[in-house]
Amino acid sequence: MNVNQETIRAALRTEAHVDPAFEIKRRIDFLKAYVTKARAKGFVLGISGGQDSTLAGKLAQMAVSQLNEDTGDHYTFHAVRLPYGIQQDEADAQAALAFIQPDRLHTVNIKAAVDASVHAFETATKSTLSSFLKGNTKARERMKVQFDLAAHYGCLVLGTDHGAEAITGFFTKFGDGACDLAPLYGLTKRQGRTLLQVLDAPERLYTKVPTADLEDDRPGLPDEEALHMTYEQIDDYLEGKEVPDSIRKRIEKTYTATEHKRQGPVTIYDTWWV
Ligand SMILES: Nc1ncnc2c1ncn2[C@@H]1O[C@H](COP(=O)(O)OP(=O)(O)OC[C@H]2O[C@@H]([n+]3cccc(C(=O)O)c3)[C@H](O)[C@@H]2O)[C@@H](O)[C@H]1O
Ligand SMILES: Nc1ncnc2c1ncn2[C@@H]1O[C@H](COP(=O)(O)OP(=O)(O)OP(=O)(O)O)[C@@H](O)[C@H]1O
Ligand SMILES: [Mg+2]
Repeated sequence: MNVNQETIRAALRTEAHVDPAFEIKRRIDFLKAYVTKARAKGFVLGISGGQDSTLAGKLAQMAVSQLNEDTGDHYTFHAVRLPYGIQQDEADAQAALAFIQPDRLHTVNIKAAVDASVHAFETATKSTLSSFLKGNTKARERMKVQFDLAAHYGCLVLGTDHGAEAITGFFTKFGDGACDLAPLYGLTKRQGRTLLQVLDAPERLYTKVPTADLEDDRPGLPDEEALHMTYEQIDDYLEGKEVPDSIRKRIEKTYTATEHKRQGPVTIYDTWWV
C-alpha cells in the first residue's frame, strides 16, 4: 500500500478544523435520520467511563430525546455497563451516566462469560491464552452483549470509532470495532474532547488518560503507552499538521499494517492488499 498524510486524511475524512456546534448537530441529525429510516427503536452503547463512549452516548441520548419530542414516539437509548468484575474507574462510568441520563441502563458483568471462554480455550489447546489476547476476548464479549440487547429491543449498536483509533487500528477486530453506526467517525481525539466541553460534560471525563483497560496484568494501560505515540501527535497528523519524521513513519506503518481491520473480510475481488 502506498500511503501518505493526504491519502490517509482523505480516507478517514478528518478535517483541520471543525465547528463543534455544527459537528454535534450533524451527528445527532445523522442518528435521527438513520434510526427512522431503519425503522429501529433506538440505540445501544457500552458506557466505560472514557471520553469516547461519554460523547457517543450523549449524542445518542440527545438524538432519541429530540426524536421523541418531534414525533411523540418512544425511541430509547440503552446505555450498558460492561465491567469485567469490579472496574477500577467505576466512579467515572457513573459520572458519564449521570451526564448522559440514558433512558435505560443495563449492567452485564462480562467476567463469568470471559473466564468460561478462556477456560474452554485453555482446556482445548492445553496452553495459556495471553493477557493481551484475553483482552480482545473481553472486547468481543462486550460486542456480543450489545448485539444481544440491540436484537432484543429492536435497536442498533453504536460504536465509538474515530479518526485517531481508525488510523492506528486501535480496536479489537469484530470486538469494539463491530457496530451498526459510528457517530464519531472523522473526528480526532482532541476534536471529540472539544465537543464534550461544549456539551458541558464533567471535565474529568475529557481530561482523563485514554485507556482500553483490557489487560489483566496491565490495568489501565494508557493507550499512548501501548501505541508508542501520543494522541497529540496522531491528531496533528490527522489535522494535516507537521509531525516529526519518525512519528509520520510509525503512523503510516501502523496504518498499512492495520488496513485489514478497516476493510470487510477479504475476498477474491479485493486488491487493496496486493
Ligand atoms: N493481514 C491480515 N489480513 C487479514 N486479517 C488479519 C491480518 N493480520 C491479522 N489479521 C486478523 O486480525 C487479528 C488481529 O486483530 P485483533 O484481533 O483486533 O487484535 P490486535 O490488533 O492484535 O489487538 C487489538 C489492539 O487494539 C487495542 N484495543 C482493543 C480494544 C479496544 C481498544 C480501545 O482503545 O478501547 C483498543 C488493543 O489494546 C490491542 O492493542 C488476527 O488474529 C487475525 O485474525
Ligand atoms: N467497561 C466497559 N463498560 C462498558 N463499555 C465498555 C467498557 N470498556 C469498553 N467499552 C466499550 O468499548 C468502547 C471502546 O473503548 P475505548 O477505550 O476506545 O473508549 P472509551 O473508554 O469510551 O474512551 P477512551 O478511549 O478515552 O478510554 C467504549 O467506547 C465502550 O463503548
Ligand atoms: Mg477506554
